[in-house]
Amino acid sequence: MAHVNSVQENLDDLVVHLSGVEVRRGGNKLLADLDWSVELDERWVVLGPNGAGKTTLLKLAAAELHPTSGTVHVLGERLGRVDVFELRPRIGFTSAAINGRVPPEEKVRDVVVSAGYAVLGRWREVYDSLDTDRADDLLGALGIGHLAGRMYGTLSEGERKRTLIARSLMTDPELLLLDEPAAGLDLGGREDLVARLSSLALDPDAPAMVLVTHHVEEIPPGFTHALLLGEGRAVAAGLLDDVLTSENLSATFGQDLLLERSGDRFFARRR
Ligand SMILES: Nc1ncnc2c1ncn2[C@@H]1O[C@H](COP(=O)(O)OP(=O)(O)OP(=O)(O)O)[C@@H](O)[C@H]1O
Repeated sequence: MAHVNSVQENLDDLVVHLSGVEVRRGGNKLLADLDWSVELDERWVVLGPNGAGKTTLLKLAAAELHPTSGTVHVLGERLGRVDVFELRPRIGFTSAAINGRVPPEEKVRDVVVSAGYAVLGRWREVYDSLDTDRADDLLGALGIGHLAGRMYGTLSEGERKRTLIARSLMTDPELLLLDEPAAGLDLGGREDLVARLSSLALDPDAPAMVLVTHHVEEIPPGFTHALLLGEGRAVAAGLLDDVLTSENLSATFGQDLLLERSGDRFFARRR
């Protein structure tokens, strides 16, 4: 019994815990043999080639997908035994799929504030002023406070990404999941986003974070851990400084890659 209690206490400290996870679809193994844990104060980056299973992993952590086998705990709750509609408001999630679902005529402030009501699209009720104040604060913190009254469809890619990050923070989540937030941004937009995400990562009050990216250049300073995925399996996982090496990147991407570090940023190229 004491053993059972200690296992439960450990799970309570973990924001995400995967044990022996496999996800199969149409005969393909999207994820296999995956064990992975995220603790409260950790900020993880997930890297891997196209099709490695990164988005599938985020969907598990977002309680949007169940494993075919193995167990997934999110915020101490086991998927399959919890009402996901109660769990999801505790998780912030941004992805290209959410971007595509925002009506273009929606006001930027409403895109953010409606997260608190778990809806996308115009909400007929009047929002609580505390909520609209919080939405404005979040937009301000992401450097787009001046766009609160604009229609979402008129924003640039970078402004949309920042709007969706503000939306994902609206419910004060305990876990923040970011799927390729810098995709499609120009160099200035990427650098700006990396700096904003770095401030968030370094904020001790910010939620645990998992960031999926294709590029080591996009890893914001302050991120602490890395998971390298290849063909649905973990190639390496652990502290960023231990995991992010030329050898591990080369094994993950199947090419001879050279990883270089400049200050608190990373760069990679083929040798
Ligand atoms: N319903 C499905 N049936 C069969 N295969 C699927 C299904 N959904 C996803 N896959 C495959 O699973 C693999 C992992 O997909 P996933 O989107 O998780 O990869 P990813 O690492 O996020 O890729 P990318 O970097 O290209 O976004 C891909 O090869 C994809 O084609």
